[in-house]
Amino acid sequence: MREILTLQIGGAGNAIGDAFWHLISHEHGVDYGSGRFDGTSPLQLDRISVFFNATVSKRFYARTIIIDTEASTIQRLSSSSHLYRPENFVAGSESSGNNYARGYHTDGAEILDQVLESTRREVESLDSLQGFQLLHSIGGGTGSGLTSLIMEALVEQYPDNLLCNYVTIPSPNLSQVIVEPYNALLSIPALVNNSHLTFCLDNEALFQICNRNLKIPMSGYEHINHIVALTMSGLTTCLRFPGQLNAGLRKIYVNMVPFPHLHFLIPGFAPLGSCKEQQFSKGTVAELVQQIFSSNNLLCAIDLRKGKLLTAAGIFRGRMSPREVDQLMTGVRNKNLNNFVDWIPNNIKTAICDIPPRGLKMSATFIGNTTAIQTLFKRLLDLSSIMLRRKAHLHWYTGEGMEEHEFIAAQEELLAIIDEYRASGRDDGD
Ligand SMILES: COc1ccc(-c2[nH]nc3c2-c2cc(OC)c(OC)c(OC)c2CC3)cc1
Repeated sequence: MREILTLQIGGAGNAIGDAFWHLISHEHGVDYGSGRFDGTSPLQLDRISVFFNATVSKRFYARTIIIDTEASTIQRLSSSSHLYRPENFVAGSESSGNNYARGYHTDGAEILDQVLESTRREVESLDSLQGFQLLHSIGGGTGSGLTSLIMEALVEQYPDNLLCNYVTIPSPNLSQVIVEPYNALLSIPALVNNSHLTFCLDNEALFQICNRNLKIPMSGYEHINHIVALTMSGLTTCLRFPGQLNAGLRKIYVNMVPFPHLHFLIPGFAPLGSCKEQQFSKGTVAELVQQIFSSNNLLCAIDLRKGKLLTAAGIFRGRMSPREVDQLMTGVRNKNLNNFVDWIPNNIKTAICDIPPRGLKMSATFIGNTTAIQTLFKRLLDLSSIMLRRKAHLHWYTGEGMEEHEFIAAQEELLAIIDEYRASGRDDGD
């Protein structure tokens, strides 16, 4: 079976990871606390080995390496569930202090060998590894710096395997640390050059969804992490359950990414409405299609109408008419041709799985590879430039051995990816 190994890195990466494992263990009939299978359908076991390992006592554990430079996260997870294998915990002795340089050069570097040793042990037990999924933020020091270091090592040691990143991106309106734009900026070169698929999870959009869509008065990270887990469950549906697509990470890469660097994907999910709105919802496929193409349901604060879709995918779950789904999705493309590039034919794909997510009769998950992603990159460029012009807070990085030219080089990479996406949005004859 084509297995995927997860590496969940840093505080945010482990919070997202725990929410993801909580959700999909239930979908696969695995008890989150004990790892025992108490499912009701053979479909839950059919492709369970893509993300889970089975023990000799027929229990299941999450195939994941739990990584943090500080021990608190590790201690919390290790006491919360038997889904996490003790040998797969890798903790440092000191936090990366919200500093990319400490994540990449000092505190993170100290645990890199342990991370790679745990990774190697898991990989050697597998039948046929298809790739890695890395869960992390780029606003903190561990998620940005240590993850960049790990990605370089994985690309070198496993050159034939895909790297799929789920990346939370800091928001200036919800910033916890003033240097988050520096950490995110410094993460760009590794994401551009070493990731094959980068799913962008923008805290700005996620908090807006909690407040605007879900009407949660005091939204917190537990709400955000649940939205991310729901979306990740949708994005991995075709990998985890049998269906008409012979699904693998490479297939989604080949079909969604027209050029190697243009792999920054915007997820969306529907329904994302308050309980009250859900009561009045018609619960139709047409409603789901309308919502997943609405910027209000995207997990990035961008406007699809301000760019062109290079490629798009929709994953529908629940009992519904495939014919209706295809007609509605094709209809969206035909009515909005100007929002799709004309040089990639058939650039929208639909998949259906009749197993709905927990608590919903139907759901839709969207993936957009859109030139509108430039908005996100420009936000990052502007926020880092404001400080860089004055060399503000650089000493926290130069004091750990970094140099100013590394920031300039990262900004040049950011400008280059913005230009690549801009050029890709031009239609033939533009
Ligand atoms: C934009 O045009 C296309 C996009 C994808 C594909 C494709 N081909 N083969 C597969 C897939 C594929 C499609 C998926 O969603 C529709 C998918 O779930 C994320 C998904 O699972 C990861 C897959 C993998 C299997 C075809 C055209």
